[in-house]
Amino acid sequence: MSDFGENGVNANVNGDGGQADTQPPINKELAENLAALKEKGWNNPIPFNYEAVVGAAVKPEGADAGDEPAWLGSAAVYEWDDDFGEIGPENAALEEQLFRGEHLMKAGIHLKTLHGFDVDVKGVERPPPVRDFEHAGLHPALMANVKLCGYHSPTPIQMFTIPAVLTGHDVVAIAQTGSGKTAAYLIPILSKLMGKAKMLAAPRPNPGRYNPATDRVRAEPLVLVVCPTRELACQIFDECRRLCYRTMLRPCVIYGGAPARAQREQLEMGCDILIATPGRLMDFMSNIDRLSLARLKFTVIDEADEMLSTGWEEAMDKIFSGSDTNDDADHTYLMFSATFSKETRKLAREYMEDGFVKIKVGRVGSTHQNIKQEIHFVEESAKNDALFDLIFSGDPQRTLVFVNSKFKCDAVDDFLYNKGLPVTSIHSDRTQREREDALRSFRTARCPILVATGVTARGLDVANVKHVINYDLPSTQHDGITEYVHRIGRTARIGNDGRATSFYNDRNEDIGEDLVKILLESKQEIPDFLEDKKPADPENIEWNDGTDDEDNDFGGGLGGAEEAGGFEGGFGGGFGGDDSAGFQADDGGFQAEEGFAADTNDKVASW
Ligand SMILES: Nc1ncnc2c1ncn2[C@@H]1O[C@H](COP(=O)(O)OP(=O)(O)OP(=O)(O)O)[C@@H](O)[C@H]1O
Repeated sequence: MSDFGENGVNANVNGDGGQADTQPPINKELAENLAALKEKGWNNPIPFNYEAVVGAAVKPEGADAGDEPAWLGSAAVYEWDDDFGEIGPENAALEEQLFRGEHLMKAGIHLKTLHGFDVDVKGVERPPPVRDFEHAGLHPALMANVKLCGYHSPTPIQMFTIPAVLTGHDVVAIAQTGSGKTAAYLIPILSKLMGKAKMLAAPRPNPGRYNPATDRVRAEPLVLVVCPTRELACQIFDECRRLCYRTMLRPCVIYGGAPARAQREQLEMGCDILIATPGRLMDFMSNIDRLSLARLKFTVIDEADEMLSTGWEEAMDKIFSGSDTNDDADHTYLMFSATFSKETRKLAREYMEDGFVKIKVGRVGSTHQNIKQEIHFVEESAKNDALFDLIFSGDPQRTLVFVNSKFKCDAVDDFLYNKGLPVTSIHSDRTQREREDALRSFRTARCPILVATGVTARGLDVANVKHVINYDLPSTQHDGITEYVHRIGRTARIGNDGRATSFYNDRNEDIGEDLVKILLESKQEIPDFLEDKKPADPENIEWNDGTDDEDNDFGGGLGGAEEAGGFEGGFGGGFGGDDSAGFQADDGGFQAEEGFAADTNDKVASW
């Protein structure tokens, strides 16, 4: 899979902040490893092509092949020209980059299993779900882009979020990792803005004939999306580039570590959708001549539980009420995550309008059954060998290895590299260039093994990650089972299969009980050494973290929602859940809409 040098060793020129550009010294053991790895298929080279990578910029004409790769955030967006009318003409090169290629995620055969969870919707008003994109009332340009993305039907979180946003509600949405939450908020937001963009957007010179010497404008976005990590910001930007294709909506991304100047120049060309990490956003917000939030119609907080946790308070306050932020009632707020502790759910409520809608797919913090989870007992001193054996014993596949420290990250990367494996690594002490290169190498399978600290756990969406290995399990001091759920959620995304193997030893006692509960809930095997961690009644797990008892969290804000209650049962049964029955939604499941009509809340019925 990796790009091997002449003597069979991965040249590893990119994506490797910790290692030099040299090959490991060949000794007998390494030579044998390399031969064995080659035999297994690890040595099928995949050409490394930056242009083929989502996130790469279309290089200017005349640029050398050896030119520095662009920052993920400088990726090409559709260049609108005011002469275009409603929908712009196709751009074959951009379309190829945005919508085609091996590196793009494809929905897996278990997509229907996403429908196996109970969906719980609470709110004074609860718009009925959409059963397909065609009948969701989406703008034609957006609909065309959804098709180009290959999204044939909405996932449950999309079914419920799309109508809630289209009908103007604030939303708190919680659904499993890899279940399409990004599109769940982008699709309705962008659809609502398309067609109105000309009227709502700040005046700006014709973007198609932009002259930087004379035409710079202040950025006045209509949408702000904030998320905790740089890589996630770039990924949301990519999804936005796809969904804004052939429209005048112009997405931009700002994030730390990459040059602010290039980001400022992008904003000066006009910005309708701004995706940002909090630190860089604060920097830009401090200059109101450069960035104004007065036109904002939507603010989205992605990975909201992380953003509401300690350390981000100042940023969150500024985002919600600082600067010149539009504080009129026409500003909608949305929060999304796969996990949401009781404390952060309470905090979330303080930021939302009274009539907000809360959508929950499955238990908060639950995970999929199509991640095959295994726990191996491995002492600290035996972890390196166990890791190599585990990787070596399987087929060549994209593998993500999580460790708990930057030091360990470098060390494990070096260890695997010196064993002849095509590996790279990422952690927060690396420069942003190194982080982006590592991710590109992983995405393109130039380096199909990535060693990472938790910095990568949230949100990362890479196609074909088949195996997540917790070389270290997260400790309870560092988000414990919440981080575990995010980490293993890097595999088995959007209906694909995946495997998660964790090394456990006496040092991990603290997470043992939570781990067993998750294994039980997702019907995985419990190893003997964890038997004593089993809850008293495995059929009736008490989570003790508020995830199974949250009716009170949203208290007054949700008005009479609890009485209505039609959803929890309604959709759980309706969507079936196993492969054969899942999409009986058509005949059985959507009768739950009748459940809505029967709701005591009249307004719901009228939607
Ligand atoms: N309706 C759909 N059909 C097929 N694929 C989809 C659909 N919606 C989204 N996807 C794809 O599913 C993948 C996962 O989506 P996304 O990253 O938004 O998940 P998520 O729920 O935000 O996960 P996480 O909690 O880990 O951040 C993406 O590659 C996205 O392009």
